[in-house]
Amino acid sequence: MPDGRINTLGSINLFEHGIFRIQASAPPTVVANPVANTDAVIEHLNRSVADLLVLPELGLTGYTCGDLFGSDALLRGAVEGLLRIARASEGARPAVVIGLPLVVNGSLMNVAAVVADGEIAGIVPKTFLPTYREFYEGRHFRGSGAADPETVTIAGDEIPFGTDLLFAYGEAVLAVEICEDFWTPLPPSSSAAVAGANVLINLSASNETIGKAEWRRDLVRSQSGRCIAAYAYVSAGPGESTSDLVFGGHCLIAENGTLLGQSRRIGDGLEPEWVAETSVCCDVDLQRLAHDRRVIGSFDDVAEHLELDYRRVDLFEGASARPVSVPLARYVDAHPFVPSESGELAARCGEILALQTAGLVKRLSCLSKETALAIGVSGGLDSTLALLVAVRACDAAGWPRTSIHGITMPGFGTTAHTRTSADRLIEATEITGDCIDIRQLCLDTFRSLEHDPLGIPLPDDVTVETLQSQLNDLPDDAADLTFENVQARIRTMLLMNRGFVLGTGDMSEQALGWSTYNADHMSMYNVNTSVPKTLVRFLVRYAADHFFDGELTDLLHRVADTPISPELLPPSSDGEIRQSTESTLGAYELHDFFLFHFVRNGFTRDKILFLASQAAFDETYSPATIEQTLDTFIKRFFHNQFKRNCVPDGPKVGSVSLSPRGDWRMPSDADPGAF
Ligand SMILES: Nc1ncnc2c1ncn2[C@@H]1O[C@H](COP(=O)(O)OP(=O)(O)OC[C@H]2O[C@@H]([n+]3cccc(C(=O)O)c3)[C@H](O)[C@@H]2O)[C@@H](O)[C@H]1O
Ligand SMILES: Nc1ncnc2c1ncn2[C@@H]1O[C@H](COP(=O)(O)OP(=O)(O)OP(=O)(O)O)[C@@H](O)[C@H]1O
Ligand SMILES: NC(=O)CC[C@H](N)C(=O)O
Repeated sequence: MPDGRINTLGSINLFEHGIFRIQASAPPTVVANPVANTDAVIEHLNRSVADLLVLPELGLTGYTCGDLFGSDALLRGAVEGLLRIARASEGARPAVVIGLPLVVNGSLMNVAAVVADGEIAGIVPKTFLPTYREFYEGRHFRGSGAADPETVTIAGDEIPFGTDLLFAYGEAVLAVEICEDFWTPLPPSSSAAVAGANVLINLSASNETIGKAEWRRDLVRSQSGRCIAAYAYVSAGPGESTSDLVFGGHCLIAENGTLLGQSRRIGDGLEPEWVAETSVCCDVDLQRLAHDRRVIGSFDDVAEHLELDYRRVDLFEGASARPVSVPLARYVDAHPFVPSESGELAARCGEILALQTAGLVKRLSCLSKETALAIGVSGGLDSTLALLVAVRACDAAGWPRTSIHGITMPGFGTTAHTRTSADRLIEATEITGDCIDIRQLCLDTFRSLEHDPLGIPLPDDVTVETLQSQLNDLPDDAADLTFENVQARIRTMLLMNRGFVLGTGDMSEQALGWSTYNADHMSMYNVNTSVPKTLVRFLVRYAADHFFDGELTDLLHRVADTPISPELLPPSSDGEIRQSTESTLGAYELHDFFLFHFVRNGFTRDKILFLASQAAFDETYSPATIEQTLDTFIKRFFHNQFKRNCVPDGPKVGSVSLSPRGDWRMPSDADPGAF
């Protein structure tokens, strides 16, 4: 959990939001003492607030009992321990999965027992026994095989038995495998996932050696991603025998390729005397998994290539009605597009800039070297980013930077601040610069259209200067769409007649339709097309620090600090930006949050509001503001698909993209009412 934030909840039924809480724990082990190990499990069970408690492989006896596994006393003790845990689980919150040795049809097997609400719900045997190097399980155990019974009898009860068991618990479908199973090329959890399991469980006893923790972490992450599932892994702890090996108690929980949490472990600097037990508890989001499984069609296609003959066992009838009143054990990132960790942010910015640049370099290869690359340089963030990408692309493609024609086009709303930035940017990047004051063209257009801009009549004696001074005296809330659109369209007309136009509009603007149709909405290639607004200033800062130096670096930092505004309405009388985009639309940090969860995860309005209530935004927003801004997002997102349906080519840089040719095909006339 980055920066240690845990958001507190009132009494909320997390199940309703698809949240399923998993605790993976390695309690202290007493080798060959099932009574002590059972006591430790029951103690964990009693204080767990999770829906699922996962404990280590052979945890009731210890993994390292060696030839003591031949002893009746040990084996009976393990079964008695299991029955005691089943009794203790009656009325308790979590389902428990614990490992033990069990005699099945006269052979000893290494199994996991699933226990819930007073019952042993099922027993899953280990499929692949490691018998190499430090492992010699083949000496004591038999692996699961075709002749296994469908049930085993424990204390007179017939318990479902087999590797074909799935355990249904609310929206969660659990499947269990045991340690070595997932270190093989074909882990049983893969086919269980295709058969419907979304919570994959691994009971393990995995000793620590140099580099193994990283390998283990990679496997857990990648198996969760490959299976579009949650993966909960727990390894035996340092209480295991150290005759030959040391066990670190590594517990990990991953979801769809992302590690949600991991425990400390011996070997990461944790001293043995500090280790009573290791544990990690995370909330996984089953709705997010369900969305990805629906979207990624190849997931279901695999089913055609497998024999999926699984049996389902129901745990906790009526589990979906179990509310909890505890902190959410899951970090909700307020800025899903902007990593909070500085190294990760830098890596992401570097990667995105490389993709944008490579996209444009390829496009340049189709053009004559005499082509002018026209870009409207406003001094704002988006056009600066596009300009920097163009400069990098020309440098990479061997085009002179003078091929880039950076044109400033001051209008009625342009402030001195952005204008100065624009002029200095053009100079410092050594591109071809030009400045066209668009105000006379706009005035002529208003007259041709017989349009009074912001209600100001235009008799023949009105000049650009007199109009500008009247505009400057307008109240702050003055609005006129035609006045804004005319300026944007004239700028685009001037650019289009100049050469190959580089687009500047970003993905968040496209989501909200915050552009003038067939004006800044259009270009020949848009390098910013899938860059979210909240990331733009970080990309500019990264480029400033890594690719440029001297005055340009300082200047780029100045641009990165500029407020976001289209500058189409006149500045206030003191020359400051009057029209802040965010005061009209709502904060971009909220819109980018909504965009991520709406498009990437397909979440409902309620789920997005719930997640927003858990996120630590930079600004403080009331619940009413968040709700209103979400309504604005949804309404604008639907109403502006017609603009997205004809956007220029441009590179996809992340999993969220709105290209109508690739990622997001939606009717332009869909109704937002149900969303
Ligand atoms: N447009 C954008 N601009 C900047 N950042 C963007 C972004 N879209 C997502 N991001 C960010 O990127 C990060 C990772 O996004 P997230 O949605 O969690 O991505 P995730 O599901 O973790 O996948 C990471 C990458 O691997 C790819 N993948 C994953 C799994 C399976 C397959 C497959 O082909 O089978 C491919 C996936 O397409 C994506 O490009 C997040 O922080 C997200 O906010
Ligand atoms: N004064 C200007 N001079 C030149 N081009 C401009 C000017 N104002 C706007 N543009 C062009 O129109 C695009 C869209 O402008 P707008 O101000 O609506 O949006 P923006 O997304 O805030 O862009 P930016 O961050 O580049 O200002 C800009 O990126 C730029 O290419
Ligand atoms: N208990 C096991 O199955 C251990 C084998 C596994 N490959 C490991 O080293 O962690």
